Amino acid sequence: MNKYLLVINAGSSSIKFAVYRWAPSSQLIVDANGQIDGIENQPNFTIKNSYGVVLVERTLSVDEVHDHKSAIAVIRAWLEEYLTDGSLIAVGHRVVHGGQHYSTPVLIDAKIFTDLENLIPLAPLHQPHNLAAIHAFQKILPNLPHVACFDTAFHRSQHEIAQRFALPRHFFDEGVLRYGFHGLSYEYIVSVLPTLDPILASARIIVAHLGSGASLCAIQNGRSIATTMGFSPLDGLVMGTRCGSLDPGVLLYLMAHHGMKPSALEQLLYHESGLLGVSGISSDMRTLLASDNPKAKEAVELFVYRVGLEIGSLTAALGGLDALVFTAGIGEHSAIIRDKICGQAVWLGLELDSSANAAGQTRISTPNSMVTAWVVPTDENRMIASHTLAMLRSLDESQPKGGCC
Ligand SMILES: Nc1ncnc2c1ncn2[C@@H]1O[C@H](COP(=O)(O)OP(=O)(O)O)[C@@H](O)[C@H]1O
Ligand SMILES: CC(=O)OP(=O)(O)O
Ligand SMILES: [Mg+2]
Repeated sequence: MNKYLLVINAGSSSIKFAVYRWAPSSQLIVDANGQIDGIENQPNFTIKNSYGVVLVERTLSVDEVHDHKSAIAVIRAWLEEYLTDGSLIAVGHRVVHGGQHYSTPVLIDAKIFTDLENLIPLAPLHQPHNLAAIHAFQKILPNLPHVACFDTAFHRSQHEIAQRFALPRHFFDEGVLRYGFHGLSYEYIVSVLPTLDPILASARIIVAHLGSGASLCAIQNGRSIATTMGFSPLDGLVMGTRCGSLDPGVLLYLMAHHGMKPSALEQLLYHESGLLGVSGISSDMRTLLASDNPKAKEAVELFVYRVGLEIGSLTAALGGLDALVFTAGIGEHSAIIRDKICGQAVWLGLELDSSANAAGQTRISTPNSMVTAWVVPTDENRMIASHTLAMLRSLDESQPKGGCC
């Protein structure tokens, strides 16, 4: 009988999942990788096996999937049919916010679950979906270890100065600080870069994770030095529906002159801003790039402009730049956006190889470029799977011999 690990990555607009086969003598082998994306919009269910062969590809009706809960039910039904030659031994979950206390993966128990629930106000677009997935899968798989892997953990290595706001000190002590997100994605990219070029192991790198949520991370010697998201996943870049950096004076104005309460501000800043708010058309970069509407063009230009500014800011944090890496939905798939962003980084000595970029090659800078540019598909799931396996091993070491792993 095969042993499998299940990975669940519940994002703001999608639930990605993966099934990994594990044998003690071998690496984790991805068996199936799937997702339901376009939740609440136009849900689509796709699953591929390790050879890229499509196992499932279908548009889901609104009756079948209209929110994260119904999407989980569809995934569960598929798993029950699929896992006939073995069984699951653990479930690894992406959890966006680990707060101050969770800086490494943890085995989820009732106390930890409550602690993570208390962080919902800090990531209302993600944490509830992450926890709903944990709750649902713990219910159907109650005897398995469920491991939480945090987006915030990778950034805890930052210097305290990079984590501080210029607020009175007691707010920092209370947990009002820059946490940073997309850490599992950055951790994965860091693990891959030296295989592309050994120099990248110690280079000064900016990774641009550009998806529905978007952030940049300055990395040196494999460690996070600074990042554009802060206390919440609202800060930094323009995103699908999130505003990114905003002068706090705007919030004071909206409260004083529009009578906006916290719940109305949350709705505005998380759901109605970003590409959607500026274009008035869509939060999806594909739709905006295909549109001739000047507002769509302006939203795209603002997205690119702000990435350009933040590249400058993170380059200052690194004291220079050796490499720029694109990843996530937009970063991996949109040659036009990469072209525009690299155009903003010419002053740093980055010279784009346009044909390599258009062809979707891994290295997209010219041989003479002082700053190299790369496209590296992220794999948060694999990172979660390997953390989950490490947790199983540590549990096994703490058990009398003869345990399951
Ligand atoms: N070919 C493409 N061109 C431009 N944007 C794309 C393309 N493919 C995907 N995207 C963008 O990627 C986004 C999703 O990125 P992803 O990293 O999967 O998001 P998340 O994990 O945050 O849900 C979509 O909203 C879409 O805007
Ligand atoms: C933290 C975050 O923004 O995640 P996502 O990109 O999945 O929305
Ligand atoms: Mg994501």
